[in-house]
Amino acid sequence: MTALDAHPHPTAALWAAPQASGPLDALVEVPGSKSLSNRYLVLAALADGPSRLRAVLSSRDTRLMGQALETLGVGVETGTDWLVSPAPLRGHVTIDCGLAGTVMRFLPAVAALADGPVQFTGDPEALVRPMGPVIQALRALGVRVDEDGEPGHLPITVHGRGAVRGGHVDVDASGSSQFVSGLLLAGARFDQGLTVRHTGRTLPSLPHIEMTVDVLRAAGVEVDDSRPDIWHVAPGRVAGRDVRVEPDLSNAGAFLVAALAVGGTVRVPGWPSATTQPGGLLPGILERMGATTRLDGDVLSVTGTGAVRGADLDLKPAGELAPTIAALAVFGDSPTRLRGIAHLRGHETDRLAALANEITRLGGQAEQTADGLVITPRPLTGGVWRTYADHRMATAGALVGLRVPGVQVEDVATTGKTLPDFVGMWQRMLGPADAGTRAS
Ligand SMILES: O=C(O)C1=C[C@@H](OP(=O)(O)O)[C@@H](O)[C@H](O)C1
Ligand SMILES: C=C(OP(=O)(O)O)C(=O)O
Repeated sequence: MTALDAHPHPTAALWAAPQASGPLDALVEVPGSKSLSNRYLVLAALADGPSRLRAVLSSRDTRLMGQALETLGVGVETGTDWLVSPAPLRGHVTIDCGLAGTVMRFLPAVAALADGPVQFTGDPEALVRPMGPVIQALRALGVRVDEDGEPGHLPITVHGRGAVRGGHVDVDASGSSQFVSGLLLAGARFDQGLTVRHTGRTLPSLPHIEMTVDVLRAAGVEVDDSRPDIWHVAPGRVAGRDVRVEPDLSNAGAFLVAALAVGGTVRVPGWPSATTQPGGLLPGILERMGATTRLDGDVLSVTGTGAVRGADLDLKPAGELAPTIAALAVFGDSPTRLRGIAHLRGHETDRLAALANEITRLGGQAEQTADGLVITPRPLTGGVWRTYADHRMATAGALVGLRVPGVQVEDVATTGKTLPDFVGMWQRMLGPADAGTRAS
């Protein structure tokens, strides 16, 4: 793998978001989950034998994770399957996190096991994402961490010493569930294991912590999550695995929502019957907003009429769905309130501000609240939809463009963070009838 593989290809180019010419009828195959891919990669690197990871997402975030692990000395062979060969973790290296929360929050605890300093850096937008709780937790565990820039943010240097004692640590994870997940993933390799207690007032994205617990257990690690806000990982071996990654249900969201926005049916194969992905909540959310959904075997179908119902939704467990749901809400028959997502201000961009800005600029009405957004449907007009280096802002713009003529999405290439073929998939979903409307 070369550094270029994970490098973004940003462009100020505008993409003319295609309008749908009629009801949809599409089968959309969605690549692997970012969150599962990057968890499996981390655990494979910490395992006591090689792993074969099938259907890994190949996108900027997963390539950055693969490269980071390679930089630490782990063997990572990408291809149809990704093969990971653990090795002693080496320090005196620098890791580029790009804009990937999973890389910047999952790897510092791993780096503490390396044999020297590991510097973490990232995109300019990454340097404002919160890192304080990761830094404080590692320090509380006896690991030296230097803040090389603004306190509480990248760049940081973790001084690995080959081993971490472990024990108990308190973390305020109200800003991101990834603070907890990152500690738990490495915890089995600490001498005493690790107990993490969340001390904040609210905890977003609990399904993502459950995902962490799930993948740890599947790798043979003993985890006790029987008490609220406390997780204990016993010290022990992490098993190498042969595992298949589920499709990314959050990425599927934009396509499923399209059926509701313009009418028709979108089907996604490979939908798991049970999952820890927050995208598993999509069928219920979309039904509340007017869809009918059904699961035939592993094919999820979402059917809409083009009529969208406004809804009051607590998205705390599934904040990464918010941009997609906000884009749908602009077409509602009544206002939509999205709650429980104050932490979105620390995502790829301040998503509450970004969504409110862009909806408002196209003539819509969207107000930020303390912990979310209220979107009041109004007729929209075309214009530039800015994306702020945020892949989900780009897909939200594409959704708005399905019904609003003249929407131009800035830097659609930012979708490469988790879905490099987004534009091709979107055009295939719309079918050949819409191909002519799509000059860029
Ligand atoms: O652990 C993970 O894989 C993720 C956790 C969530 O982060 P937050 O808790 O910061 O929202 C989610 O939004 C992100 O896309 C992926
Ligand atoms: C918040 C997200 O990403 P990250 O993993 O970078 O936090 C996201 O993909 O919506």
